[in-house]
Amino acid sequence: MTTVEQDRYDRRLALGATGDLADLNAAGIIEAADVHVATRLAQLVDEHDPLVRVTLALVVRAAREGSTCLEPEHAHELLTETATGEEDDLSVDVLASGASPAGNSTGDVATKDAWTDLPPADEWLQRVADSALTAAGVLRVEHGLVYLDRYHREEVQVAEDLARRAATPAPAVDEAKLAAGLQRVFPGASWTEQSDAVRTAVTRLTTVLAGGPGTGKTSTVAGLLTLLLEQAEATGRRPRIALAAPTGKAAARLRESVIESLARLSPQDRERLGTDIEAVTVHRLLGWRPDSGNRFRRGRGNPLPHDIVVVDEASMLSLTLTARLLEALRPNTRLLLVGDPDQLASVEAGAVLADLVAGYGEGGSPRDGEGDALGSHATSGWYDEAPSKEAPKRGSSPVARLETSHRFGAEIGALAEAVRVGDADRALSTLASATPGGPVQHIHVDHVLEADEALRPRLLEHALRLRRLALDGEYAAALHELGEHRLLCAHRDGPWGVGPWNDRVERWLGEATDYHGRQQVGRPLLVTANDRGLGLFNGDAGVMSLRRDGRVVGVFGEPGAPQVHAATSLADVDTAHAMTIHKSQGSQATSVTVLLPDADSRLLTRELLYTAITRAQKSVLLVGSQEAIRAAITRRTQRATGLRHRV
Ligand SMILES: Nc1ncnc2c1ncn2[C@@H]1O[C@H](COP(=O)(O)OP(=O)(O)OP(=O)(O)O)[C@@H](O)[C@H]1O
Repeated sequence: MTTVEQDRYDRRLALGATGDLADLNAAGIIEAADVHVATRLAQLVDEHDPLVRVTLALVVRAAREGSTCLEPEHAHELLTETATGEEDDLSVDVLASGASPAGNSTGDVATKDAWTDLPPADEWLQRVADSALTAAGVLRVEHGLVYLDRYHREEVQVAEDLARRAATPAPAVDEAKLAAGLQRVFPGASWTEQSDAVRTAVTRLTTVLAGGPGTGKTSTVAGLLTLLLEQAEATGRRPRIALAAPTGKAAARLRESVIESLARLSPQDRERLGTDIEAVTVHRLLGWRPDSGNRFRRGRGNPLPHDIVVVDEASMLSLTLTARLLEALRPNTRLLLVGDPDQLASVEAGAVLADLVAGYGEGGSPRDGEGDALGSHATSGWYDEAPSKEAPKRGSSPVARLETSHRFGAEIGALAEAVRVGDADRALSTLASATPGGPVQHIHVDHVLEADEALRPRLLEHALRLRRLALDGEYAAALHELGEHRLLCAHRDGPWGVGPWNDRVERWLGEATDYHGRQQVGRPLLVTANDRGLGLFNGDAGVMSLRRDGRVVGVFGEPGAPQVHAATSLADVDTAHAMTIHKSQGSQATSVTVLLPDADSRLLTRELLYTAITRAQKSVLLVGSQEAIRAAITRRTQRATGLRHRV
């Protein structure tokens, strides 16, 4: 457990905090933001129970870390861990009794033994359910989980919208035409998975198309759209189709991949789909509103006009965005959610895709305890199990799984699969037996200085090539080079983080050339905030280049269609010799180098390593200790959500 150092300038410390919240803050369990929100809300509704105040702070913390709710068991674990940890200034025995000791207005006394006496989960939940914060609608207790009202409402809404859509019949299909179409678009045994997936999708309004990289998801999307367009020909009305993804980069990739997959279709099918294919971000599809980050122009009163909506990279959809998307669909609009449920979940709260795959795939609806306000404890509410790889057991499941990868060489595929299923021994032996210079490599290093030495030639060579092309104003070639290699880190800061590695590459460049850091030609860029004026989106990649007139410009987009902006107009861009694995989601590079932090890093999880490895198209190099690889594969993302139990 990391403790916030007693540095009064540490931004994680809430300086004005008192009582249990201050103690938990000092122990590094909650951050200043959690303290402020909990203190303010508790004051507003006159919440006196210290247990409930602490619960609120932990629920706020949980949401900040990506959970939509708090499991009492986890809260207990956190608090107990703190009590038995190295900190000895913690004080929450009042939590056990709910009493405020006389003479202490904040209700706190320092005896850490009391941590182990926290009330049993049922009692705890009951106290939260009976609290002023719950009466005021700030907290909600359901299914043995504690929610902030907003996430509870959104989970319920998503589940209800999905249930309503499941109960609405999809437009009838001409079976004979469909059968002939499937044979034409997906000929032979090798396309059976895709053909089955399309069969699942045509009979439903909502389909979840789940599969790892290169399993043919886009080919399935293209095939499905062609066949739906063919079906609609009899009506004389062409369906309106929207292609979208959570990020601009992912949307651009979706568009490109759909265009690529047209190549294998017959001329007639290609013509059906047309080539004027556009893909946009989900935010753009729903219509940005300047006054709100979470509300859009499209909604129940002003739904999207489309008949078919496809969202790729759906693992990056947060609960909130999913709620907004579902409410913006007309009742009979088809929705296809496409993605890899084993990747990292959204940055914001929720693990929607994994929840839908696990919830529908496990076939457990309604689950035990449904309808009971407190319910049985959702111990499986943790996103701590691999989403079921089995085909959905229920005939009614809208999940179609693609299993076979058609893109990766066998070695990257084998490594990714070993990581995905949590087999550390297999992953390490795949790495140990990898062909030297082949698509999968591991450099074992115990210290970052060893990595420095080992990686310098590889990273510098790429940076120099990029700089040469940028200096020559070869925009397309520079953007292409950008996609040739990516250095991925788990952390932003620290010895294995993006910051120091960006500095390193800059220093090496400085030693090798007349390059002088920022704003200089050849600097790879990562957009960090949406700029609708420039048409740049968070996560877009680019490179500083030299224009013919000698001005420095930022070049973004795809090699075939570079977007050029004056360097001075670029406000929110970071240097991207290295980037975080989180930021790399939704994009790929020909070869990828992954820096693994020390084994005890909390960020190092199976989902993180899997996401990093699957960014590589041709080769991946893991740099770090074997212990770090084993730790990553063993540690699961811990996200508490209730959606999988509601669908
Ligand atoms: N059943 C199949 N038989 C042969 N080749 C296939 C099959 N399915 C897909 N492919 C080929 O594999 C490659 C990857 O397919 P596709 O782009 O559809 O996968 P994907 O799952 O969308 O990949 P990603 O989302 O990771 O980019 C394409 O070249 C495609 O033509």
